[in-house]
Amino acid sequence: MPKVIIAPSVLASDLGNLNYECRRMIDDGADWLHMDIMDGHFVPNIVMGAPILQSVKKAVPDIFMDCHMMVTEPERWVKDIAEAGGASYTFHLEATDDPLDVVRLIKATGMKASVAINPGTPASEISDELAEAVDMILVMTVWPGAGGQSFMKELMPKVAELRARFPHVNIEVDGGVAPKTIKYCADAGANVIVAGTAVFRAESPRDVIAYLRAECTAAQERILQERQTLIYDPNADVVGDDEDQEAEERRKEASAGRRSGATTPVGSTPRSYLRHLDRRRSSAASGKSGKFGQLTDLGMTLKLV
Ligand SMILES: O=C(CO)[C@H](O)[C@H](O)COP(=O)(O)O
Repeated sequence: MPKVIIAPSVLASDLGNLNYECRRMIDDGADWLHMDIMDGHFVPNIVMGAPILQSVKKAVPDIFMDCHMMVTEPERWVKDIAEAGGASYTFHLEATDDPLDVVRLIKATGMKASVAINPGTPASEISDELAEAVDMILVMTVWPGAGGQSFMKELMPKVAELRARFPHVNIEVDGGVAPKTIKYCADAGANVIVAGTAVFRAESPRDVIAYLRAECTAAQERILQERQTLIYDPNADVVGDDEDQEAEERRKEASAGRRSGATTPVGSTPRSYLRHLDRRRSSAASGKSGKFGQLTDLGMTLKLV
């Protein structure tokens, strides 16, 4: 599974001392700094642009700036952000009709390319072709535009679904992620963790960063130990384990909790996502439901190895 990366979101920092705040986070163990760029159109707020990033890069040369572009014209800012020292450029799928073209523009500058989806956008909107073209997929766990919002646990099935489909792509979560909510993200398979308020406002950011990393690392070890690494195999049959108590509970939770953009049950892990597919396949085969047909129509088969 991809490496665990902790990226404090500077939105919660003391923006008047941004250089110092970024240095402080790197010294406390952060891998990346998550830079929120808002244009006042895609989201109702305006927060920083390329000149500020350039100033940070000059003062903190070893920084990896993970630039989250909450903007309506993502292609417009690619060159400026690259010249300012941006290392990764995340655009919103909702902001473009041609995501592959935006990826091409980003990659031409040498930056890593990443695509974000809002809470209302299903994971199925990320095509295989797009996922193969990007370095990372960002699943927003709040509506973008402001820090300090409540984590939307009901969106974890999207993370599990994407992790099941793309075992080797970085999957980032952003919004309300904190020591209290990290387990949901880690169990679903997220490996790039953005946290603003929980880290910058902590008494010990170092401890919080270490905790978030430890939780993700432990979840990844669990997933590997339980042979939950998911391999996409176009020739394989779907293989699922017997139903167990956990799966039953997840199904009950799911029937009570399907919400905006969630396409699979609440509480999903990559493993339970595959079980979910398997159940849908069995139902379809027995004539109880035609839903799985949509997946077979796409030629999708998945197996646990
Ligand atoms: O993209 C964002 C908001 O649009 C922020 O990065 C996000 O909300 C992080 O802040 P917090 O951890 O305080 O919720």
